[in-house]
Amino acid sequence: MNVVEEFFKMPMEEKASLYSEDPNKVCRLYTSNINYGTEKYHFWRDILKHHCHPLDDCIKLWPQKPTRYRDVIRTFSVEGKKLGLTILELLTEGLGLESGYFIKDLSEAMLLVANHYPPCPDPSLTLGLPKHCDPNLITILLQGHTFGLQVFKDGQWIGVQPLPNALVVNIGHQLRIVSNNKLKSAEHRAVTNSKVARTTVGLFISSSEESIIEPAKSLTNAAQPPLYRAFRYKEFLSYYFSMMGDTELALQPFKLPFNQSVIS
Ligand SMILES: O=C(O)CCC(=O)C(=O)O
Ligand SMILES: [Fe+2]
Repeated sequence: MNVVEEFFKMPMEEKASLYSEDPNKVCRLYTSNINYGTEKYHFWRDILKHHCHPLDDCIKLWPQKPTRYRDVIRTFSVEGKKLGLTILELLTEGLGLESGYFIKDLSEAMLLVANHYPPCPDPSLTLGLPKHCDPNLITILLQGHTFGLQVFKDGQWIGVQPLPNALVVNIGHQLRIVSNNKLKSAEHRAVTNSKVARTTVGLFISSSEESIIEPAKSLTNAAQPPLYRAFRYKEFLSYYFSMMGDTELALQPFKLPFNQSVIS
């Protein structure tokens, strides 16, 4: 975490070469206020985002400063992936799927997203991140030591207490779909504060964009029909980003009408 805080603290000139508004760049730094003039709520977040797979190719494009960034984040991403796969294997067992179901194709890719929320003079006018569910399988989040993450449960926003050295694990839409709604993706958001900057780092484990996502066959039958059609993950991602913040709308085109799911 320290190395990511150090990254955001570096003077602008040191980071400028990474700045890009092209979402297809493998490693980029950008900010949330690109649509400042038109957006309904203002967001208060700088983002460093980069792929972690395949590691040997991606790492060459990661930040070169702070000088230990690549070493520290390589270890973090390798260990984070191992933890993610262990959790997925436990979920596999809990769901009654065959061992290794999520290992390989469905969890092949990983993205690192570092969020930096500077102190905000009036937090009542901004959000760090809007309400959303993560689109991927699971997310391992290091939320640091400052309050800001909230989860929507029983009709209200609940603060997730930052615990020293603890990681937050979020179920994303991909896991909801593959488990045919047995596991629910968690709705969450980040709020700002006026006193201190907050930095968080998430590892987003997902399938590759070309992979086909669908409810696991062994979890569906005539009594429990598939609730979603099969689709390529990249098709879902482009729709998801256009619907950011609306969980049910983001899933809508991928849901099967009840009758159709019984027949198929
Ligand atoms: O910064 C946080 O606490 C939440 C980050 C998050 O939800 C995300 O990057 O998807
Ligand atoms: Fe998230």
